[in-house]
Amino acid sequence: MPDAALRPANLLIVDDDPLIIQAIARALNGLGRLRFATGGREALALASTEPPDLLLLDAQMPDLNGLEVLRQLRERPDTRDLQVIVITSQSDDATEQAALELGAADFLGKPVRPAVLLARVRTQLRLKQALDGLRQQATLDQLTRCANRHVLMEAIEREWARALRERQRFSLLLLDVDHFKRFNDRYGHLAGDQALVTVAEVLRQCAGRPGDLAARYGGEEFAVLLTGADREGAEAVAQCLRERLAARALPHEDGVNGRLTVSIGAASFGPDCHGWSDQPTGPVPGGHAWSANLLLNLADQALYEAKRRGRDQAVFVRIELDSGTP
Ligand SMILES: Nc1nc2c(ncn2[C@@H]2O[C@H](COP(=O)(O)OP(=O)(O)OP(=O)(O)O)[C@@H](O)[C@H]2O)c(=O)[nH]1
Repeated sequence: MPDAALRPANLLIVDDDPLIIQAIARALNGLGRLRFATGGREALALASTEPPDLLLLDAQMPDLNGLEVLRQLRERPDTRDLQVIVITSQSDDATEQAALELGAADFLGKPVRPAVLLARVRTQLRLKQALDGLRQQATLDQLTRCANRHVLMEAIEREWARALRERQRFSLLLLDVDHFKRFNDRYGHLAGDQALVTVAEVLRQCAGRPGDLAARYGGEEFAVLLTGADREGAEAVAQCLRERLAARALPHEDGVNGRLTVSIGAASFGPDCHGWSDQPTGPVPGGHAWSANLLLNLADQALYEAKRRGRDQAVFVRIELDSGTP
């Protein structure tokens, strides 16, 4: 019987016996998209290319047994939290305990009883759906559906460390809607909310590459994190943002040029940066700790400078990696 509350799911069924795969697939028919693997290595590859909502994993397989597959999945960031049901003909306590300790959500003995399997799979899919909802709430800004500040701060720390380790480029843009208080005062708070949604849409259009992150930093302020992007990359994204927002032509009679605009401050760094350019506030004082927070502060200073210069523009700073710290 179809479960109305259950969204179509993506399931991966792994067993070295094609007949068992067929039996499981028949039992789960109608739950969504089913993919199959007949070995442990193939299962790992499929799971990391496109993590399923639920993995049904045979414990005994010749190339790589199910528990080893599970252990390796737990070590990889993209598959660490996968929901897994282990299915085995060896339903002894030790195997069951090992599977559960590796974070298996459930454990089923063979032969598989279709109705029981279906009931247990549905339970796991319901849990996964609820978890996805909670994750979204914890990471997305409710109004704009951009990443929230918490996700942004974690990403900045992570990318900062990675950029230092791998000598990668990395840029951060901060955006602030111009004269937004006046916008709210003239058009009302709901129109203000809608304007923020529009800015967020434009942000996602211009920063849509893998590794880009568009986030609401707070109030009428947004941030864009661009991994692998130098100052030229940051300039291209800033230009895209300003042009696309201009194309939306949101009226703002008390704003700059009669329409809604943003000011942008950007900080970029990477091994090929040689000193500052267009620096708004002078060099970083000696002894100041270089950190992800400093990068944020620099972008903020650049933003302040963009405001000071008349708004509706972008100001860029670069950080040199090769002299002193970092
Ligand atoms: N509608 C709406 N307004 C918000 C939201 N968050 C913050 N604001 C408003 O954004 C305005 C920000 O005002 P200010 O910080 O004075 O800045 P500004 O008017 O944009 O001026 P400049 O930044 O100097 O160009 C305040 O009036 C806030 O109430 C929101 O979620 N929705």
